Amino acid sequence: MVVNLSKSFVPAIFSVFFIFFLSIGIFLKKTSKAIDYWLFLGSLPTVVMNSNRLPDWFTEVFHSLGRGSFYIDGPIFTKLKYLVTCHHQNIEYILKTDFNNFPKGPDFTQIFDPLGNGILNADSDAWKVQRRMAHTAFVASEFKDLLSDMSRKVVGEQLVPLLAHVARTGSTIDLQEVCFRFAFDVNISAAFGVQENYLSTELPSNDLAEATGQVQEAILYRHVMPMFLWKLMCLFNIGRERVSAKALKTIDSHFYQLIFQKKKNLLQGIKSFDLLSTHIKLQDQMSTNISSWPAKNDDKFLRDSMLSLFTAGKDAIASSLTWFFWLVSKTPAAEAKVLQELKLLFSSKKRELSEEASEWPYVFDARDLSGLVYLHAVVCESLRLYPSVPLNSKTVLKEVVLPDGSLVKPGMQIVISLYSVGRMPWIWGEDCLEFKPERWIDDDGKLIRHDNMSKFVAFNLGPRTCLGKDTAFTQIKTVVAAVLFNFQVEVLEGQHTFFKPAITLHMEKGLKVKLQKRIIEYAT
Ligand code: HEM
Repeated sequence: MVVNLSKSFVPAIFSVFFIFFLSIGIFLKKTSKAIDYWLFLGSLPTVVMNSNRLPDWFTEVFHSLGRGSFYIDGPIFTKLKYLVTCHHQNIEYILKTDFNNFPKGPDFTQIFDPLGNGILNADSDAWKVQRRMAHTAFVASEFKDLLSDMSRKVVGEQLVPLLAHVARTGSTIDLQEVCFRFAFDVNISAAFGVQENYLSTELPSNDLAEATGQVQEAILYRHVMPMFLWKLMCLFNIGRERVSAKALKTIDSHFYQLIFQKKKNLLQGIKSFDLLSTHIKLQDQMSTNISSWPAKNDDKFLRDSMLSLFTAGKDAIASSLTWFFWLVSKTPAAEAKVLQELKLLFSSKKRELSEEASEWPYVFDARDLSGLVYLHAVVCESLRLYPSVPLNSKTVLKEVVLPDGSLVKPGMQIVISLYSVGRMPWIWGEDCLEFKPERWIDDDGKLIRHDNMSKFVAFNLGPRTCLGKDTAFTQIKTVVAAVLFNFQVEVLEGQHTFFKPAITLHMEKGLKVKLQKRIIEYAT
């Protein structure tokens, strides 16, 4: 009798539970404003299907909806709720107007914890201290000169000889790999004032470069894995977390050694203006006056600061250069106009140069390039279509309605698609997908400052605007002027420019090119 009862009772309970969950599921599906909402799973299946092409997928969704914001919900009973936006007034509101309501948040900090408490990872007071120090270092004229000199040196002594070798031998090279190596060398030099020679004809291996790549890969996987899982992997020291922990030891040993050496040099009165030197000096001067300032001997603070600055610089530069060369290779008219400007500049410089200094190959100084309008327009246009940092994420502290009417609540995540901003017809016009540097130049031949209108967001906006913007232009212009002036770059046919899953925008399979020496006819 008992057996019979339980036999009919158990299915009944299951049915009740099933109907109960189904009703909740259907209710949530009906009331959710999220796109592609699957019963119980929310938008997760669609996100997973598009996880290797999020910037493009977001752009397609904005296009199909005809508006600049949409919601994504996580599975039922999770708190995962996102607003994805490329609406430029929302972006201005989040990054500028109500900045304090939208920190990076604790999840971001945990995912990026290998970077420590550096500027990329920090919020509130910790971020303010980092920002103040880094800002002082970046605006110093001595640092700007160091950066210009270093960029020219790496281009002249390492990049151009390597490319000349490739041109001479008729071989093929991955230009993305070359750009990575360039960015590594210049940015390690900007941070520590040392020369690494990772970019050279032999394409040597470098354990610091390898280690930073491994740490970044682990950080990327933390984005797509449930937090408890990667934390367990950390605890048991397995998988990518094990590789990352080992790589961090390599980074730390390099960085602490460089900090030790720099302090020794400064004590001996050797002057230098790299980012580390300024941080050490500021740490010494201010630690007694301001309570939140790092202590004089806090080397962990210096390690975290340098790792953030180095990481922020090198990946963004490598990305921007690669997409620049690809876009220009597809737009011969733009290349011709850049060359025209460079020819004029070279002709004017030639009068001051000795016979030997004006021979092929010629490497321009970034200070001379800063006045070239078309060159600046091409670089901006390339960053408009391929911003090196395609997505930016924020959390919400207080409930608020954004300028386009989207409601965001505490704990929600906001994903700002910087990549999509440049691809919206209602922001950049119907020709937004065309590579058209002319849109940056007015009828008088002067540059239009789109960044003042919050339309150009590649360098972020507001208090967390990229601190390396000027140094980025210095590096990019020095490289592209030297490469285009001295070589004809032929991008090999049939390459797929899919994105590689990464925090910055890279090409999945690199950018294979062949090169030829370019001899320019110029007016005397
Ligand atoms: C084309 C090149 C570059 C682009 C497109 C770019 C873009 C950006 C973006 C979008 C952010 C905001 C990131 C966020 O809030 O999570 C940022 C922040 C930052 N960038 Fe750049 N960046 C570039 C090059 C550089 C370089 C060369 C440096 C110098 C080493 C640099 C240093 C920084 C720093 C320190 C921050 C953090 C600012 C803060 O949080 O207060 N960037 N950059």
